[in-house]
Amino acid sequence: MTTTASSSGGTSGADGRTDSGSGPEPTETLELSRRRLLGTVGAAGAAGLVVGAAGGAIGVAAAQDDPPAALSSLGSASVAFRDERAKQQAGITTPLQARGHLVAFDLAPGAGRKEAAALLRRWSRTAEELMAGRTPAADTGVALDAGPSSLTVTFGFGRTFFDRTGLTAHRPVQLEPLPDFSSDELDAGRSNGDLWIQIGSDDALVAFHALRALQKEAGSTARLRWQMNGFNRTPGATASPMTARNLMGQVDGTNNPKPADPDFDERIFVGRDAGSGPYAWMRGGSYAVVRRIRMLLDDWEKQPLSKQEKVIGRRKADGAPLTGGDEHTTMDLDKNGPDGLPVIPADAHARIAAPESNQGAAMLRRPFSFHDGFRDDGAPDAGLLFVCWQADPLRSFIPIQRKLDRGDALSPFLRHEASGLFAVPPAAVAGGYVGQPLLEG
Ligand SMILES: C=CC1=C(C)c2cc3[nH]c(cc4nc(cc5[nH]c(cc1n2)c(C)c5CCC(=O)O)C(CCC(=O)O)=C4C)c(C)c3C=C
Ligand SMILES: [Fe+2]
Repeated sequence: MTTTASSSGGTSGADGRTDSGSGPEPTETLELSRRRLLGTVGAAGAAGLVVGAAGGAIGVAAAQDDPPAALSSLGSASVAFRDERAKQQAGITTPLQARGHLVAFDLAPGAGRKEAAALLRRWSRTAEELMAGRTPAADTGVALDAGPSSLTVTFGFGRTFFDRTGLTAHRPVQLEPLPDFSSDELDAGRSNGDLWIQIGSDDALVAFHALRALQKEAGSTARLRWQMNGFNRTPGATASPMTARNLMGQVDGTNNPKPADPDFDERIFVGRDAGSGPYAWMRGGSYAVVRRIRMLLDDWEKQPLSKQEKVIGRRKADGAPLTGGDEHTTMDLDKNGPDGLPVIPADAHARIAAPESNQGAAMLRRPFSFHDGFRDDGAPDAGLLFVCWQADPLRSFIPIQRKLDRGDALSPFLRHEASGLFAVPPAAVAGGYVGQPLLEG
């Protein structure tokens, strides 16, 4: 039997973390034996698999002599390196993957624009091959048996890249260093960098394989500066697709901008503002802010549920606002309780960060959780690799983080330990590489 499935994100359609909307989406054609379909229908359901009329009849034991099983829907899903419908690189509006690596490189002494261009060409070619599920020659074999597993590889440039390549005149003002925030405890060695790569996949071996291939290709041109490893829930682990939870147990991502919103592109991607001058290379790109945020879980977990919910302004069980309704009901920021106080407290995280409280400013949050073992005091070294995407960090991340820094009830339970800001150019054109208009312009 042949079943065509379009896993358009495994989508709940409403949270922006499980629904890619207009962005590059995994598409797949599955050759499923009856036995395989029986074995994968749970995961396939989560991936939005549409089984035709014949599917209803499948419930009987499969024949023993079926051909070898095809890949599951999870492994066979692939994301296009460039997508005709979207200008942006994959990995921004792509549904969250189960595994992520964030890595930064610095150009080696002596490496300049020419070497950087050659590296981006190598990296782009490899990323395209791997995302399509093809294995390069002389490969390590780590991902040999797996499909592309929704692999995405996304490339960005840090502030220092431009001086090292003689391209300072093309550096947008958006890459000015982020201001200091009072709650920062940043480790410079794990912050910033000339080049940044975000790797995501629903399979840990596929993700590692891509990381290793790209690191080897850096050769003598660039050296690894820092690496962070993260994870999210595996697609299919919940009965139906739903917004992710973070390690505090909260439903996190509910009020993300949605690709279907009329102002989504304007908020998340660089548009006409880039002009036709020195920054035109960023048109269709986006800015990524990366923060390693450790959660003080020992303290957090001691708080009663009612306090935890007031800190965010939403119910822990289902993410609904404290003013009522379900997860996707709009927060009523004006509603007072019988005590005359706002039901969603003045210092609630969601209130302070909401576009309504920030002249409409918004960002697309697409984080990974992390757990790097335990600290000397026994506390988990765990939290959120917060990654947010926006057309302009000067109008989104910076003012919102300033406000959170001043009065967010969540802040006492967080430590910002590393930070990065990267310009992520649009996708490569066919036959080209990411950043080519900058490096060859
Ligand atoms: C500067 C930006 C933000 C940082 C840093 C940040 C850290 C952070 N957030 C949570 C948990 C939640 N955040 C939620 C909403 C939310 N957070 C931000 C921004 C930052 N968060 C925004 C813009 C919003 C949306 C607000 C709105 O429009 O309602 C929520 C509520 C559910 C949701 O909408 O996602 C949770 C939960 C953690 C744990 C954290 C650092 C570790
Ligand atoms: Fe938040």
